[in-house]
Amino acid sequence: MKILSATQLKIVDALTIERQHISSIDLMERVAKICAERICSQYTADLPVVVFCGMGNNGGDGLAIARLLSEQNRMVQVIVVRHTEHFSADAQVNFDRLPKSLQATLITVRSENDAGQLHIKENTCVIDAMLGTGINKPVTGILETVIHKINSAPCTVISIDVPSGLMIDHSSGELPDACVQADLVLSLQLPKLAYLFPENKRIVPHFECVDIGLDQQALLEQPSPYYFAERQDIAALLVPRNKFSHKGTYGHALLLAGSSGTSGAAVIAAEACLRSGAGLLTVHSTKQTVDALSYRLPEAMTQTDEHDSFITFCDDLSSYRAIGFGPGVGRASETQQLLKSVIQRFQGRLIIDADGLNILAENKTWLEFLPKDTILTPHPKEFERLAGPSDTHFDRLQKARAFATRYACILILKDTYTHICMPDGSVVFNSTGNAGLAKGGSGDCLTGIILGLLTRGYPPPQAALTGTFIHGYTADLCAEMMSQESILITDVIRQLPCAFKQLESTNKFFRS
Ligand SMILES: NC(=O)C1=CN([C@@H]2O[C@H](COP(=O)(O)OP(=O)(O)OC[C@H]3O[C@@H](n4cnc5c(N)ncnc54)[C@H](O)[C@@H]3O)[C@@H](O)[C@H]2O)[C@@H](O)CC1
Ligand SMILES: [K+]
Repeated sequence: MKILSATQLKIVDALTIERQHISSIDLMERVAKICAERICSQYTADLPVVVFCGMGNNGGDGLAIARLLSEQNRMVQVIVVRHTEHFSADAQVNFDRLPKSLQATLITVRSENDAGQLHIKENTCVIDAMLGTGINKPVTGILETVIHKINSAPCTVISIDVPSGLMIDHSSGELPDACVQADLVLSLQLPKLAYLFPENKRIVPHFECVDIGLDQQALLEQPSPYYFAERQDIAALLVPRNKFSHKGTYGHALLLAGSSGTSGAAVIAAEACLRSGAGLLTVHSTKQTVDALSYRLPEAMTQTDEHDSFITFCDDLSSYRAIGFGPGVGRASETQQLLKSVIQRFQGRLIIDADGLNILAENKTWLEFLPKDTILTPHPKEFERLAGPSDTHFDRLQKARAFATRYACILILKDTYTHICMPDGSVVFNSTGNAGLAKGGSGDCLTGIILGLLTRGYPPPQAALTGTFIHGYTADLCAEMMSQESILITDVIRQLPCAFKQLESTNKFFRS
């Protein structure tokens, strides 16, 4: 799905109203109904709910949610924070629709004094509907005081659409002074760009997109470089194996990996590759790695390098559909020359990771000669070595986009929401994965999966998207069964067949 700006969301909102022949107040009612259902499903009826409402349409959502929750016999208290003189038209309608019981207990915050006297009880669910996408400046005054009250109260907070106080279209790299720290954000229809940056994890630890039925055509019409990959997007990219096929159909991969003491990186990448569809795999490595592989992974073919400690030379590349270079290779000058020769000679699909990226960082002129659509998979530190430091995560994202465009490569910048930057300037944020992956070997596994998909015949953009998604998805499956603390990357590889199977089950081409 796309990620749109606040201005674009307003346009889509208006087009939805026009094309679905509904009034704005009916759209607000739809939003409120969906949010109220989600809140009811999350919390039992004995938990008191306090709804903080602003004066704009976000506040209008809150007022309608309060009414719907009280119709479900929930204990509801409404607090209106009068940060402007008048309600928006739809918020006014929903204010007037409040049942008498809610009007009787309504609290209005008009002054700092009112805000200071607020008391939020323990074990309450706070619904934050003060400011949404309409925020136009940093929050001050009574809103700021109320926000600090909410943040210091021992309660659970659900923000409607946006944590009040957060600007959604970019990130300054610092938390705003006054911003609600939500436990959960119910983001209307689409995620917001700011939710994907690490500096905002305290205010948006979790978000869920709630489908409010905005006009699909209007969403398509809005241009955006930013996308968020979800399960159905990736499942649709999967291609079944052909009944009339043989191992040659699915290509031959070459993995250039391993050096003295890092055989494991090669073994991990090799196994992940073979579990991701490649017909054949040859691993070119040191004798120690080749010995480990023949014991651990008999399905892989091997070539032993002349040198005992690192890889130096690989003869004929013509029979390979895809090459993976990097896991555990080290940075010996002969290994550097091997990468140079691969870049110069190889016409197929190429993925470069780990020390391969560090070698590129030391030889930046080689970047100009990367085969088109080469996939690079840096973590933030490796990216910094390649492209220099960035002040904020937003700056880093823009740098990564420019890098992918300049070198016509696909840059997978690994992070919580890994950014997959395409040569055309677009970025897909990955939605899977967990902190159990923050361990050595994780990147080798990703490289192996993507190498397998490239070899199998997926075009590089699809291999990058699918590989990144399934890597995180498999770790999420593992995290359902075991603690994130204990997950080993070999556990993830072992679950790859189940992960592929689950994704295939939602693709119609696998069901016949
Ligand atoms: N786009 C959509 O799909 C839909 C959006 N709806 C809701 O509408 C919201 C957007 O509504 P609005 O555009 O009315 O905007 P908001 O409700 O976010 O707030 C706008 C009001 O706050 C004031 N304001 C802005 N920044 C302020 C600040 N820092 N301090 C004090 N006051 C400030 C503005 O002057 C204006 O009066 C969304 O977040 C969502 O909750 C839904 O009701 C309907 C569907
Ligand atoms: K809000």
